[in-house]
Amino acid sequence: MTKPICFVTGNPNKAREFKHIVGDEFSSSIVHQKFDVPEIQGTPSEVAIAKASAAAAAYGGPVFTEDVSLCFHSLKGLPGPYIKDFFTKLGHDGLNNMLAGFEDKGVTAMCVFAYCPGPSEPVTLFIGECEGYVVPARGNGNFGAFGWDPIFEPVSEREGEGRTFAQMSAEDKHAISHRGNAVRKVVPFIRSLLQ
Ligand SMILES: O=c1[nH]c(=O)c2ncn([C@@H]3O[C@H](COP(=O)(O)OP(=O)(O)OP(=O)(O)O)[C@@H](O)[C@H]3O)c2[nH]1
Ligand SMILES: [Mg+2]
Repeated sequence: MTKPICFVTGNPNKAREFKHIVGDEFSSSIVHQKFDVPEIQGTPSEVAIAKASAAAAAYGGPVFTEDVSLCFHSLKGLPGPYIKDFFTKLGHDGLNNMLAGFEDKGVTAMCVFAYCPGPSEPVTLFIGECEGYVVPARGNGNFGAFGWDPIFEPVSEREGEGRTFAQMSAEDKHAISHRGNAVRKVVPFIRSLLQ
């Protein structure tokens, strides 16, 4: 019997937000599992393809993986896919300080869902983005915010309330976020796989 589709991630916040955006539609057809798969250096797409391939090999069946990049415009897209290490070591203040010498605080949050049907199979990507600015941390994550949410102010908020992701309700974040935009692309594809 073929294995069920597995969303491979070690980050419970990703799985939680996915479920919040999609609802219960796939709760009985997608399983979640954590595998420690290597994350290579490269562009966000190259990193995503390598991670999904490694995850499919480890699981021995169809997988989704999700990779998030935070691309600082003044730094030619860095830290990009390496944001996890930068955030872990530097924190909110350190990420702000990286841009201290630059006027342009613009940043693109990118979410890449990668689907790999099995070991040695080709990978399909679904990419969602959200434009914003790096700002001093605001918001305490009442709504389940995590990571760099407190220092990401979406461009659309500049003319509005000026909230960071961490100051928005989950619904408001997901309506415009990198993850929301990627999930909305991947959902019809998952439906077609399950037919
Ligand atoms: O404020 C945030 N709002 C978000 O919406 C968001 N999504 C991811 N992240 C963080 O960005 C890095 C990506 O690294 P990443 O893609 O390799 O994820 P990960 O290693 O945590 O999980 P996974 O690779 O096992 O799936 C990690 O530090 C994540 O915590 C976010 N931070
Ligand atoms: Mg990771």
